[in-house]
Amino acid sequence: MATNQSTTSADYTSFPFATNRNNITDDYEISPEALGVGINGKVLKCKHRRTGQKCALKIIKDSIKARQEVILHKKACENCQYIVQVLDVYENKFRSQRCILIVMECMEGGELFNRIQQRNDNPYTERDAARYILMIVQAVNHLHKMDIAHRDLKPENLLLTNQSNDAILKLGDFGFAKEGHNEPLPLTSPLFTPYYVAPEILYHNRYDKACDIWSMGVIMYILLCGYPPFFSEGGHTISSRMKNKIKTGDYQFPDAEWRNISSEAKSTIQRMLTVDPVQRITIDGILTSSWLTELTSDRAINMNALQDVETRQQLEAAVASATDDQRRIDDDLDIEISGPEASRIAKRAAKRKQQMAVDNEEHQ
Ligand SMILES: Nc1ncnc2c1ncn2[C@@H]1O[C@H](COP(=O)(O)OP(=O)(O)OP(=O)(O)O)[C@@H](O)[C@H]1O
Repeated sequence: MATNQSTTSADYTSFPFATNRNNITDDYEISPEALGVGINGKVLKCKHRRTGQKCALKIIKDSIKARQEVILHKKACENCQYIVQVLDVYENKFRSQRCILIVMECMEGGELFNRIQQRNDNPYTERDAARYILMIVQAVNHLHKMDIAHRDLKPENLLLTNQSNDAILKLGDFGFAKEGHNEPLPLTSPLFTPYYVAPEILYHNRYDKACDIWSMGVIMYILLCGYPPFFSEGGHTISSRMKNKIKTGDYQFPDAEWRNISSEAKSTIQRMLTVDPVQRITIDGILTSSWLTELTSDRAINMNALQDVETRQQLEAAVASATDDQRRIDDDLDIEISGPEASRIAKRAAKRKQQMAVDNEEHQ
Protein backbone atom coordinates (compact mmCIF):
# COMPACT_ATOMS: atom_id res chain seq x y z
CA MET A 1 0.00 0.00 0.00
CA ALA A 2 1.39 3.36 -0.93
CA THR A 3 2.10 5.90 1.74
CA ASN A 4 2.15 9.61 1.75
CA GLN A 5 5.84 10.51 1.57
CA SER A 6 5.40 14.23 1.39
CA THR A 7 7.22 16.40 3.89
CA THR A 8 6.21 19.93 4.62
CA SER A 9 9.08 22.35 5.10
CA ALA A 10 7.05 25.52 5.62
CA ASP A 11 4.42 25.99 8.31
CA TYR A 12 0.98 26.36 6.84
CA THR A 13 -1.00 25.85 10.05
CA SER A 14 -1.88 29.53 10.41
CA PHE A 15 -2.47 32.29 7.90
CA PRO A 16 0.24 34.96 7.64
CA PHE A 17 -2.49 37.51 6.76
CA ALA A 18 -5.85 38.53 8.21
CA THR A 19 -8.82 36.34 7.30
CA ASN A 20 -12.51 37.15 7.77
CA ARG A 21 -14.41 35.13 10.38
CA ASN A 22 -17.81 36.70 9.78
CA ASN A 23 -20.29 34.97 7.50
CA ILE A 24 -19.33 35.56 3.89
CA THR A 25 -22.96 36.30 2.99
CA ASP A 26 -22.72 39.47 5.14
CA ASP A 27 -20.36 40.86 2.52
CA TYR A 28 -21.03 38.89 -0.67
CA GLU A 29 -24.15 37.78 -2.51
CA ILE A 30 -23.47 34.21 -3.65
CA SER A 31 -24.95 33.10 -6.95
CA PRO A 32 -25.88 29.46 -7.61
CA GLU A 33 -24.13 29.76 -10.93
CA ALA A 34 -20.97 27.66 -11.08
CA LEU A 35 -18.00 28.96 -13.00
CA GLY A 36 -16.26 25.62 -12.68
CA VAL A 37 -15.58 22.62 -10.52
CA GLY A 38 -12.43 20.70 -9.74
CA ILE A 39 -11.21 17.98 -7.45
CA ASN A 40 -11.00 20.35 -4.49
CA GLY A 41 -14.35 22.00 -4.81
CA LYS A 42 -16.53 24.21 -6.85
CA VAL A 43 -16.08 27.78 -7.96
CA LEU A 44 -19.19 29.97 -7.83
CA LYS A 45 -20.04 33.45 -9.00
CA CYS A 46 -20.50 36.04 -6.27
CA LYS A 47 -20.90 39.80 -5.94
CA HIS A 48 -19.56 42.18 -3.33
CA ARG A 49 -22.63 43.73 -1.70
CA ARG A 50 -21.13 47.17 -1.16
CA THR A 51 -19.06 47.67 -4.33
CA GLY A 52 -21.03 45.43 -6.70
CA GLN A 53 -17.78 43.86 -7.93
CA LYS A 54 -18.29 40.47 -9.59
CA CYS A 55 -16.01 37.83 -8.08
CA ALA A 56 -15.37 34.09 -8.05
CA LEU A 57 -15.65 32.03 -4.88
CA LYS A 58 -13.83 28.75 -4.28
CA ILE A 59 -14.94 26.78 -1.20
CA ILE A 60 -12.61 24.13 0.18
CA LYS A 61 -12.69 22.09 3.36
CA ASP A 62 -10.22 23.42 5.90
CA SER A 63 -6.99 21.43 6.17
CA ILE A 64 -3.26 22.14 6.16
CA LYS A 65 -3.23 21.41 2.44
CA ALA A 66 -6.09 23.86 1.84
CA ARG A 67 -4.27 26.51 3.87
CA GLN A 68 -1.11 25.86 1.91
CA GLU A 69 -3.06 26.47 -1.32
CA VAL A 70 -4.45 29.78 -0.10
CA ILE A 71 -1.19 30.98 1.43
CA LEU A 72 0.84 30.20 -1.69
CA HIS A 73 -1.81 31.59 -4.05
CA LYS A 74 -2.03 34.86 -2.10
CA LYS A 75 1.73 35.16 -1.92
CA ALA A 76 2.14 34.35 -5.63
CA CYS A 77 -0.50 36.77 -6.94
CA GLU A 78 1.02 39.81 -5.29
CA ASN A 79 2.82 41.90 -7.90
CA CYS A 80 2.02 39.62 -10.83
CA GLN A 81 -0.68 40.52 -13.31
CA TYR A 82 -0.57 37.02 -14.84
CA ILE A 83 -1.80 35.24 -11.71
CA VAL A 84 -5.49 35.23 -10.67
CA GLN A 85 -5.84 37.72 -7.80
CA VAL A 86 -7.05 36.60 -4.37
CA LEU A 87 -9.25 39.38 -3.00
CA ASP A 88 -10.51 38.02 0.33
CA VAL A 89 -10.24 34.90 2.46
CA TYR A 90 -12.98 33.72 4.87
CA GLU A 91 -13.06 30.98 7.48
CA ASN A 92 -16.68 29.85 7.80
CA LYS A 93 -18.59 26.72 8.83
CA PHE A 94 -21.09 24.81 6.68
CA ARG A 95 -23.04 22.08 8.49
CA SER A 96 -20.39 22.17 11.24
CA GLN A 97 -17.67 21.61 8.62
CA ARG A 98 -14.88 24.19 8.73
CA CYS A 99 -14.30 25.65 5.28
CA ILE A 100 -11.96 28.14 3.68
CA LEU A 101 -13.56 30.46 1.18
CA ILE A 102 -11.31 32.13 -1.35
CA VAL A 103 -12.75 35.17 -3.09
CA MET A 104 -10.93 35.78 -6.35
CA GLU A 105 -11.26 38.16 -9.25
CA CYS A 106 -13.81 36.74 -11.67
CA MET A 107 -12.14 35.54 -14.86
CA GLU A 108 -15.05 36.27 -17.16
CA GLY A 109 -13.30 35.05 -20.30
CA GLY A 110 -13.25 31.50 -18.88
CA GLU A 111 -10.77 28.80 -19.77
CA LEU A 112 -8.23 29.43 -22.54
CA PHE A 113 -9.04 26.40 -24.70
CA ASN A 114 -12.79 27.10 -24.64
CA ARG A 115 -12.08 30.63 -25.77
CA ILE A 116 -9.89 29.50 -28.67
CA GLN A 117 -12.60 27.08 -29.79
CA GLN A 118 -15.14 29.89 -29.75
CA ARG A 119 -13.23 32.46 -31.80
CA ASN A 120 -14.50 31.14 -35.13
CA ASP A 121 -14.84 34.62 -36.56
CA ASN A 122 -11.19 35.46 -36.03
CA PRO A 123 -8.33 33.37 -37.38
CA TYR A 124 -6.03 32.08 -34.65
CA THR A 125 -2.34 32.43 -35.51
CA GLU A 126 1.10 31.43 -34.27
CA ARG A 127 1.46 35.00 -33.06
CA ASP A 128 -1.69 34.58 -30.90
CA ALA A 129 -0.25 31.35 -29.49
CA ALA A 130 3.04 33.13 -28.71
CA ARG A 131 1.14 35.91 -26.92
CA TYR A 132 -0.64 33.35 -24.72
CA ILE A 133 2.57 31.42 -24.05
CA LEU A 134 4.39 34.61 -23.08
CA MET A 135 1.76 35.35 -20.41
CA ILE A 136 2.02 31.80 -19.05
CA VAL A 137 5.82 32.04 -19.06
CA GLN A 138 5.68 35.35 -17.18
CA ALA A 139 3.42 33.84 -14.51
CA VAL A 140 5.71 30.83 -14.13
CA ASN A 141 8.81 33.04 -14.14
CA HIS A 142 7.33 35.00 -11.23
CA LEU A 143 6.64 31.76 -9.33
CA HIS A 144 10.01 30.16 -10.01
CA LYS A 145 11.82 33.32 -8.92
CA MET A 146 9.91 32.96 -5.60
CA ASP A 147 11.00 29.31 -5.48
CA ILE A 148 7.43 28.12 -5.93
CA ALA A 149 6.57 25.30 -8.35
CA HIS A 150 2.94 25.29 -9.53
CA ARG A 151 2.92 21.56 -10.40
CA ASP A 152 -0.51 21.57 -12.02
CA LEU A 153 -0.12 23.60 -15.19
CA LYS A 154 -2.97 22.67 -17.49
CA PRO A 155 -5.51 24.50 -19.65
CA GLU A 156 -8.26 24.38 -16.99
CA ASN A 157 -6.03 26.53 -14.78
CA LEU A 158 -5.38 29.15 -17.46
CA LEU A 159 -8.19 31.70 -17.40
CA LEU A 160 -8.91 34.86 -19.36
CA THR A 161 -10.00 38.17 -17.84
CA ASN A 162 -12.74 38.72 -20.45
CA GLN A 163 -14.05 37.60 -23.84
CA SER A 164 -12.06 40.07 -25.93
CA ASN A 165 -9.12 39.06 -28.11
CA ASP A 166 -6.73 41.14 -26.02
CA ALA A 167 -7.84 39.66 -22.67
CA ILE A 168 -5.09 38.86 -20.18
CA LEU A 169 -4.38 35.22 -19.47
CA LYS A 170 -3.82 34.33 -15.82
CA LEU A 171 -2.77 31.26 -13.92
CA GLY A 172 -4.93 29.96 -11.07
CA ASP A 173 -5.39 26.91 -8.80
CA PHE A 174 -2.48 26.61 -6.39
CA GLY A 175 -3.80 23.33 -4.98
CA PHE A 176 -0.57 21.48 -5.80
CA ALA A 177 1.88 24.37 -5.53
CA LYS A 178 4.97 23.84 -3.44
CA GLU A 179 7.75 26.02 -2.10
CA GLY A 180 11.31 24.66 -2.24
CA HIS A 181 12.70 21.72 -4.21
CA ASN A 182 12.18 18.15 -5.18
CA GLU A 183 9.40 17.11 -2.84
CA PRO A 184 8.57 13.45 -3.27
CA LEU A 185 5.15 12.97 -4.77
CA PRO A 186 2.59 11.82 -2.22
CA LEU A 187 1.87 8.45 -3.76
CA THR A 188 -1.71 8.23 -2.61
CA SER A 189 -2.69 11.47 -4.33
CA PRO A 190 -3.20 11.68 -8.08
CA LEU A 191 -1.24 14.88 -8.50
CA PHE A 192 -0.93 14.70 -12.22
CA THR A 193 -3.13 15.18 -15.20
CA PRO A 194 -2.10 12.58 -17.77
CA TYR A 195 -1.53 14.80 -20.81
CA TYR A 196 0.74 17.21 -18.95
CA VAL A 197 2.69 14.93 -16.61
CA ALA A 198 6.48 15.19 -16.79
CA PRO A 199 8.58 12.01 -17.23
CA GLU A 200 10.41 12.43 -13.90
CA ILE A 201 7.07 12.08 -12.11
CA LEU A 202 6.47 8.76 -13.85
CA TYR A 203 10.09 7.66 -13.23
CA HIS A 204 10.89 8.87 -9.72
CA ASN A 205 7.87 10.66 -8.30
CA ARG A 206 10.06 13.74 -8.21
CA TYR A 207 8.07 16.84 -8.76
CA ASP A 208 9.62 20.31 -8.84
CA LYS A 209 9.97 23.43 -10.96
CA ALA A 210 11.25 21.61 -14.05
CA CYS A 211 7.92 19.75 -14.30
CA ASP A 212 6.23 23.13 -14.87
CA ILE A 213 8.46 23.63 -17.93
CA TRP A 214 7.45 20.22 -19.32
CA SER A 215 3.75 20.96 -18.80
CA MET A 216 4.18 24.34 -20.52
CA GLY A 217 5.82 22.50 -23.43
CA VAL A 218 2.74 20.28 -23.73
CA ILE A 219 0.42 23.31 -23.55
CA MET A 220 2.50 25.15 -26.17
CA TYR A 221 2.37 22.10 -28.46
CA ILE A 222 -1.44 21.99 -28.16
CA LEU A 223 -1.73 25.73 -28.70
CA LEU A 224 0.05 25.35 -32.03
CA CYS A 225 -1.78 22.34 -33.48
CA GLY A 226 -4.89 21.57 -31.41
CA TYR A 227 -3.94 18.10 -30.13
CA PRO A 228 -1.53 16.91 -27.41
CA PRO A 229 1.90 15.40 -28.10
CA PHE A 230 1.14 12.36 -25.92
CA PHE A 231 -2.24 10.68 -25.69
CA SER A 232 -3.73 7.25 -25.12
CA GLU A 233 -5.59 5.34 -27.74
CA GLY A 234 -8.64 3.25 -26.95
CA GLY A 235 -10.22 5.46 -24.29
CA HIS A 236 -7.72 4.85 -21.45
CA THR A 237 -6.91 7.73 -19.14
CA ILE A 238 -3.21 6.99 -19.33
CA SER A 239 -2.08 3.80 -21.01
CA SER A 240 1.29 2.16 -20.40
CA ARG A 241 2.13 2.97 -24.04
CA MET A 242 1.44 6.65 -23.39
CA LYS A 243 3.56 6.52 -20.22
CA ASN A 244 6.44 5.00 -22.19
CA LYS A 245 6.16 7.70 -24.82
CA ILE A 246 6.29 10.40 -22.13
CA LYS A 247 9.23 8.68 -20.41
CA THR A 248 11.22 8.54 -23.65
CA GLY A 249 10.01 11.87 -25.04
CA ASP A 250 8.58 10.08 -28.08
CA TYR A 251 6.34 12.52 -29.96
CA GLN A 252 6.14 13.88 -33.51
CA PHE A 253 5.43 17.10 -35.34
CA PRO A 254 3.09 15.67 -38.01
CA ASP A 255 3.60 17.53 -41.25
CA ALA A 256 -0.07 18.22 -41.92
CA GLU A 257 -0.38 20.57 -38.94
CA TRP A 258 3.25 21.54 -38.33
CA ARG A 259 4.46 22.32 -41.85
CA ASN A 260 3.65 26.01 -41.48
CA ILE A 261 4.80 26.42 -37.88
CA SER A 262 8.16 28.16 -37.40
CA SER A 263 11.29 26.15 -36.66
CA GLU A 264 11.85 28.43 -33.60
CA ALA A 265 8.55 27.25 -32.12
CA LYS A 266 9.43 23.58 -32.70
CA SER A 267 12.89 23.98 -31.24
CA THR A 268 11.48 25.74 -28.14
CA ILE A 269 9.02 22.86 -27.65
CA GLN A 270 11.86 20.33 -28.07
CA ARG A 271 13.86 22.07 -25.36
CA MET A 272 10.83 22.13 -23.05
CA LEU A 273 9.95 18.49 -23.73
CA THR A 274 13.47 17.27 -22.89
CA VAL A 275 13.16 14.11 -20.80
CA ASP A 276 16.08 14.83 -18.45
CA PRO A 277 14.91 17.67 -16.17
CA VAL A 278 18.51 18.80 -15.68
CA GLN A 279 18.96 19.29 -19.44
CA ARG A 280 15.52 20.86 -19.89
CA ILE A 281 15.39 24.56 -20.74
CA THR A 282 14.78 26.80 -17.71
CA ILE A 283 12.27 29.60 -17.44
CA ASP A 284 15.03 32.16 -18.15
CA GLY A 285 15.97 30.26 -21.31
CA ILE A 286 12.37 30.36 -22.54
CA LEU A 287 12.02 34.06 -21.79
CA THR A 288 15.00 34.85 -24.00
CA SER A 289 14.15 32.38 -26.77
CA SER A 290 13.87 33.98 -30.19
CA TRP A 291 10.37 32.57 -30.64
CA LEU A 292 9.05 34.78 -27.85
CA THR A 293 11.29 37.78 -28.37
CA GLU A 294 10.90 38.12 -32.15
CA LEU A 295 7.78 38.58 -34.19
CA THR A 296 6.14 35.24 -35.03
CA SER A 297 4.05 34.21 -38.00
CA ASP A 298 0.50 35.47 -38.40
CA ARG A 299 -0.53 32.55 -40.64
CA ALA A 300 -3.81 31.02 -39.42
CA ILE A 301 -3.65 27.75 -37.47
CA ASN A 302 -6.41 25.19 -37.85
CA MET A 303 -7.55 24.36 -34.31
CA ASN A 304 -10.38 21.98 -35.24
CA ALA A 305 -8.72 19.19 -33.28
CA LEU A 306 -8.74 21.21 -30.06
CA GLN A 307 -12.04 19.96 -28.72
CA ASP A 308 -10.62 16.44 -28.79
CA VAL A 309 -8.19 17.36 -26.02
CA GLU A 310 -11.17 17.77 -23.73
CA THR A 311 -13.41 15.08 -25.10
CA ARG A 312 -11.27 12.43 -26.76
CA GLN A 313 -11.19 10.13 -23.77
CA GLN A 314 -13.94 8.63 -21.73
CA LEU A 315 -16.57 11.04 -22.92
CA GLU A 316 -19.23 8.35 -23.10
CA ALA A 317 -18.53 7.18 -19.57
CA ALA A 318 -18.46 10.76 -18.32
CA VAL A 319 -21.81 11.51 -19.92
CA ALA A 320 -23.28 8.34 -18.41
CA SER A 321 -22.22 9.30 -14.90
CA ALA A 322 -22.93 13.02 -15.26
CA THR A 323 -26.43 12.81 -13.81
CA ASP A 324 -25.26 11.12 -10.62
CA ASP A 325 -22.35 13.44 -10.35
CA GLN A 326 -24.54 16.51 -10.77
CA ARG A 327 -26.73 15.31 -7.89
CA ARG A 328 -23.72 14.75 -5.63
CA ILE A 329 -22.40 18.22 -6.44
CA ASP A 330 -25.82 19.76 -5.81
CA ASP A 331 -26.14 18.09 -2.40
CA ASP A 332 -22.74 19.21 -1.29
CA LEU A 333 -22.74 22.47 0.68
CA ASP A 334 -26.43 23.07 -0.12
CA ILE A 335 -25.66 24.93 -3.31
CA GLU A 336 -27.52 24.22 -6.47
CA ILE A 337 -25.41 24.52 -9.58
CA SER A 338 -27.06 26.22 -12.49
CA GLY A 339 -26.10 28.27 -15.50
CA PRO A 340 -25.00 27.43 -19.02
CA GLU A 341 -21.81 25.74 -17.85
CA ALA A 342 -23.53 23.31 -15.46
CA SER A 343 -23.73 20.30 -17.74
CA ARG A 344 -20.19 20.68 -19.11
CA ILE A 345 -18.96 21.11 -15.55
CA ALA A 346 -20.74 17.96 -14.40
CA LYS A 347 -19.20 15.98 -17.26
CA ARG A 348 -15.76 17.24 -16.40
CA ALA A 349 -16.21 16.44 -12.71
CA ALA A 350 -17.19 12.89 -13.64
CA LYS A 351 -14.18 12.56 -15.89
CA ARG A 352 -11.80 13.88 -13.23
CA LYS A 353 -13.18 11.46 -10.65
CA GLN A 354 -12.61 8.60 -13.04
CA GLN A 355 -9.10 9.81 -13.68
CA MET A 356 -8.46 9.92 -9.92
CA ALA A 357 -9.74 6.39 -9.49
CA VAL A 358 -7.52 5.04 -12.26
CA ASP A 359 -4.46 6.94 -11.05
CA ASN A 360 -5.01 5.81 -7.47
CA GLU A 361 -5.35 2.20 -8.58
CA GLU A 362 -2.10 2.43 -10.51
CA HIS A 363 -0.26 3.86 -7.54
CA GLN A 364 -1.31 1.18 -5.11
N1 LIG B 1 -11.27 33.13 -10.55
C1 LIG B 1 -12.00 32.38 -11.38
N2 LIG B 1 -12.86 32.94 -12.25
C2 LIG B 1 -13.61 32.18 -13.08
N3 LIG B 1 -13.58 30.82 -13.11
C3 LIG B 1 -12.76 30.20 -12.26
C4 LIG B 1 -11.92 30.93 -11.34
N4 LIG B 1 -11.20 30.04 -10.63
C5 LIG B 1 -11.56 28.83 -11.07
N5 LIG B 1 -12.49 28.90 -12.05
C6 LIG B 1 -13.11 27.76 -12.76
O1 LIG B 1 -13.30 26.71 -11.84
C7 LIG B 1 -12.54 25.54 -12.24
C8 LIG B 1 -12.02 24.82 -11.02
O2 LIG B 1 -11.19 25.71 -10.28
P1 LIG B 1 -9.83 25.20 -9.62
O3 LIG B 1 -8.96 24.68 -10.71
O4 LIG B 1 -9.28 26.28 -8.77
O5 LIG B 1 -10.38 24.02 -8.72
P2 LIG B 1 -9.69 22.66 -8.26
O6 LIG B 1 -10.70 21.92 -7.48
O7 LIG B 1 -8.43 22.94 -7.52
O8 LIG B 1 -9.41 22.00 -9.66
P3 LIG B 1 -8.48 20.82 -10.18
O9 LIG B 1 -9.38 19.66 -10.36
O10 LIG B 1 -8.02 21.39 -11.50
O11 LIG B 1 -7.36 20.61 -9.23
C9 LIG B 1 -11.47 26.09 -13.18
O12 LIG B 1 -11.03 25.10 -14.09
C10 LIG B 1 -12.20 27.23 -13.87
O13 LIG B 1 -12.98 26.77 -14.93
